[in-house]
Formats: sequence, structure tokens, C-alpha cells
Amino acid sequence: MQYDYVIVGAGSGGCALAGRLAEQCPDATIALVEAGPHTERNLFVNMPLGVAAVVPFRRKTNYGYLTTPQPGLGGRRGYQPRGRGFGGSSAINAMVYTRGHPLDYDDWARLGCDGWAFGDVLPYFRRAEGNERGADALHGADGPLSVSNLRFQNPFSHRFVNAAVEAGFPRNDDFNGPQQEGVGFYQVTQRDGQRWSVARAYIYGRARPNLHTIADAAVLRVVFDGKRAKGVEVMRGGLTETIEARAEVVLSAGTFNSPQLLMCSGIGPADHLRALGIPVLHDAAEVGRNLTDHVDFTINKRVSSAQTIGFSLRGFAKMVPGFVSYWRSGRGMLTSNVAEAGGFLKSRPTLDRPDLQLHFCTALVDDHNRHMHWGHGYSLHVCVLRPHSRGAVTLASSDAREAPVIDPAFLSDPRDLDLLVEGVRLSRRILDAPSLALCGGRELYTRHGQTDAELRATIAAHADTIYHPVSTCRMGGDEGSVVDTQLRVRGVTGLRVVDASVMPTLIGGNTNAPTVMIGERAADFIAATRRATPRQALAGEPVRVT
Ligand SMILES: Cc1cc2nc3c(=O)[nH]c(=O)nc-3n(C[C@H](O)[C@H](O)[C@H](O)COP(=O)(O)OP(=O)(O)OC[C@H]3O[C@@H](n4cnc5c(N)ncnc54)[C@H](O)[C@@H]3O)c2cc1C
Repeated sequence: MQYDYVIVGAGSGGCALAGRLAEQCPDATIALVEAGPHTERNLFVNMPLGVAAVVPFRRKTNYGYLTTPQPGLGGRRGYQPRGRGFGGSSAINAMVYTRGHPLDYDDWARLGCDGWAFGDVLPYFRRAEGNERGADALHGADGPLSVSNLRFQNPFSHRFVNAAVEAGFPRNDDFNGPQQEGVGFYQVTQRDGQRWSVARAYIYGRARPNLHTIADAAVLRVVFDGKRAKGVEVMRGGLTETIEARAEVVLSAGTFNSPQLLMCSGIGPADHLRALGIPVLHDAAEVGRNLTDHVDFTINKRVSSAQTIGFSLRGFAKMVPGFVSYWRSGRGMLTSNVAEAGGFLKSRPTLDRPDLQLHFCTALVDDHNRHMHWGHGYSLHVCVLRPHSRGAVTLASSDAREAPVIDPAFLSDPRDLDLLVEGVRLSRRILDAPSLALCGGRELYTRHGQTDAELRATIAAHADTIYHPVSTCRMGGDEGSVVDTQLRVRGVTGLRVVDASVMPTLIGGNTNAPTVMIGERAADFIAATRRATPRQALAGEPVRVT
């Protein structure tokens, strides 16, 4: 099989790129190759509350990775769910639509990523966004990624927002508006009460004859002609085949699997590759390095009210009308994303932007919902927005179908634990404010009056990811970076990386929308390269992409 472009991975970055590129280059053929299944008809993916079922377990649509034992977490292995199938992680995520702080992108530009300051990326956020609130200077209304207000808001989420205001935090109804700081309800990537994964947004329901989707096909490595990428080797239905790319190969396999595929293809730290018997094509020390993720701690509180989602006879009884309402009109409790409300706080008022994020969940979400409890409750997550700890992704095997070794090195930099302690103390102010305090309840692992040392031990025993790993194929203007500022892999030609792994630093917010923005920008880069490429090269001769 031969195409002009072969995109590996139909996640947030890959779907946005494939859909937009197909539209911009109608004369180009594109293959979007995905290891997992199609998700168009998957009830647990489409129904927002299905998030509670798809995240906790390794399954066909979730890699359910484990990290290496984390010294900062008392030696525990962290859990890293990652979407598998069309939509990638956007098919299993919590649908929260935030972009990070404008200054985060200005930082990218300052670090050498010319053309990636907030003013440069805002048009791409707007182009992607289909916000039901309408367009303004910061928002788009006509883009494919539907952004909606929640159709169902649990009374406890309202209590959380009221309590936070009582505790002195500002109310914010638009975290992507002129000010990020404050507390309120999140907007979500949903349309008509359905999850709007990036596959739904850019791929499904759009007839594009030049875009060919290939499901259940695991890419094993990139194939090269000298140093020029010319296709990918794929395992499908037990058979290995090569899909050729006349113009470019793009890796959009995500923060764990894009560096894995680069290394399996001979691009990475030479010593590590040699140790696994992989011939070195290009010695790139930073492939897999700089892994950064939002480390998060949750205060779980059990309450007697059955208004939150929980396991009880009253809870089960509510599910039946909930299902009917969802089925008939796309409304009701099953359209909840669980993490309905939250906010961005500053640990010190003098900071130029918030350094902590809250997610308020209307259920007892303990250990990614892997530890289930009988009864009802709520959970207040707090995470460190710009952690200093840096981890790495390395190979366990030269076979890309095996899980890579994931070491986020959580809390290896003591500043992250110090800030998380601050975050828990700020969160407690909200829990103690009248609107929530009057509901009573009992905390599962934390308690009032804990000393600093006790709180640090509790954090080490329970903290983990809130699912935003980035930076393992860092973009930069410097030679040490894995990709340049047009996302081209350094040291070879005809190969780009387009997903969350290229972020030079972790932005202060949720990472789906920024990854879609990266996919949108990449489509422009690739279309511009195509326009600049001589016609005869497009007709069959190898295309030299500079
Ligand atoms: C549980 C969870 C909750 C989250 N909640 C939110 C949220 O509420 N809001 C938000 O903004 N962000 C959230 N995120 C983060 C966000 O969804 C991700 O940052 C984003 O989807 C990453 O996009 P990506 O393109 O980098 O990778 P992914 O979307 O993960 O896509 C990678 C794709 O590549 C495929 N692939 C991998 N290896 C291969 C191979 N060898 N061959 C072929 N295909 C391959 C995978 O199967 C996958 O489909 C959450 C993530 C998770 C896991």
C-alpha cells in the first residue's frame, strides 16, 4: 500500500492532523493507522459517564500502563491509562476543555520555539473550537471540536463552587477567557450530551475520499531509505506488511509510544538502542527524556447523601431513569463527566499565574476508581501545574507491541511535594467552608490537624498522575531537541512527531485541547511543505522534505 502521508496513531494529535490535512490537500492520499479499534459505536466511549468504566481497567480501548516503582510515592507503581483506538486518549478522558495559561506558550517561544507564543497558537485553538457559547476574541464557534456547558450539574458541584467562593477564591465561568484564576464549572468536549472525542470531531461522519483509516494495526517501526523515512512496518491480523509514504511519515502515537517508536526505528540514545540490539540510525539523546506529568493528590470524602454517584441501592435506582433520559434526549446524570467543576489557584498571590489546579469529582474516585467503595462521597483533586520533576520513557524490548518502561519520577524534585502540601491546605479551606462543611462526611485518608510530616506521608501513599504526560519528544530551536519548531525529527528527513510528546514544557491545564492545536498547526506546516514541493517529486520520485 502506498500513500502520500502515513500518520501513526489516531489520538488527539493524529485525528486533528489527518482530518485537517485531508481537507487542505484534497490531491494527497493519507493513511491514518491505529493500533486499536474504531470507537464510533462504543457506548462506554460515547456516553460521558462511561469514563468511570473505561479508565480504571486495561482493556481494548485502554493500554492501562503501569510505571516503574516510584520512590517519591513510597515505592508504588503509578497507573497510566492511555486511550487505544480512534480518538486515542480523547476517547477515554474526562472531557475537560482547558488550554493552559497564555504565559505557558510565551514560555515556549522564550525557550526557542519561534512561532509558538500565545499570539501564534491562539488562531489554531479558535480554528479547532466549536464552542456553543459562540465566538469572541479568545474562542471559536465553528471548529470541529465541540465545546459545551455540562448538561447535568450535580448539586455537590454547586456546593463545591459556592464553598470555594466562601473560602475567598474568585468565581470564574470561563477558564479559557481573559483570566484563568478562579473556581467554577468546566466546559466539556461534548455535543448533545455525547462525548466529542477528537475522532468524532475530525474523522467520523465526514466523507473524505483521500483519507483512509486503518484500525487494529500496530506499527512496529518506521522504515527508512538511508535517512529518509519511506513508510512504516505494521502488524495487522497476525501479518507484517509495509505501508509506504511518498511524502512523509508522522508519528502521533502519544507521549509514551511516539518515543518508543522512534527508538524501535533506531532514533534515540545510542547506548540504550545498542543494548537492545537496535541498529542506530541517529543518536538522539533526548528521545524519551524530559517526561513531565501533573502529579495529583485527592481528598476523598464519604457522605451520607446519595446525590453523588455511588454504589448503593438508592444509587442503582437512580441509574434507571438516568439511562432513559440519556437515551431519549442526551440529558441527565449519564452526561456528567464526573469532574464537573474545579479551578486554578495561586499558592502565593504574587505569582503571575495559577500554579495549582482543582478537579471536583462527584464520586468517591479512589486510586483512579480502581479501589471501589460501597456508598457515596466526593473527591477533590489538586495537582501541581508546572512540576519540576522530570522522568523518562525507555524501551523494555525492541518490539513496539510491548509496553515501554515509564518512569515519571514523581516528586523526585522536593519543590513538587512542597507545593502539593500547599495545595492540600488550600483545598481544605474549601472543604471547611459552610456550603460543603454543612454536608458533613468523613475523609478516607486525610484528616484535620495533620502535621506537615503526616500529610507528606499521606501524599506519598496516595498521589499519582492526573493524566497529562508530555515532552518526551521535546520541540525546540536547539540541536538537542528531538523535533524542530515545525515538528520535523532532527537527524532524518520525511518524519515528524505530532502529539503531546512534542510540548517543550507542560502547560498549566488539561492537555487535550493543546494537543489538538498542535495537530492543527502541523496540518498547516505539512500543507505548506507540499505546496513548496516540485510537482514531479509528488508524482513518484522520493520527496525531499527539508
Ligand atoms: C484518563 C484520562 C483523562 C484525561 N482527562 C483529560 C481531560 O479531561 N481534559 C483534557 O484536556 N485532557 C485530558 N486527558 C489528556 C488528553 O486526553 C491527552 O493529553 C491527549 O489525548 C493526548 O493526545 P495524543 O495525541 O498525544 O495521544 P493519544 O490521544 O493517547 O493518542 C495516541 C494514539 O496512538 C496509538 N498508538 C500508540 N502506539 C501505536 C502503534 N505502535 N501503532 C499504531 N497506533 C499506535 C494509540 O492507540 C492512540 O490511539 C486525559 C487523559 C487520560 C488518559
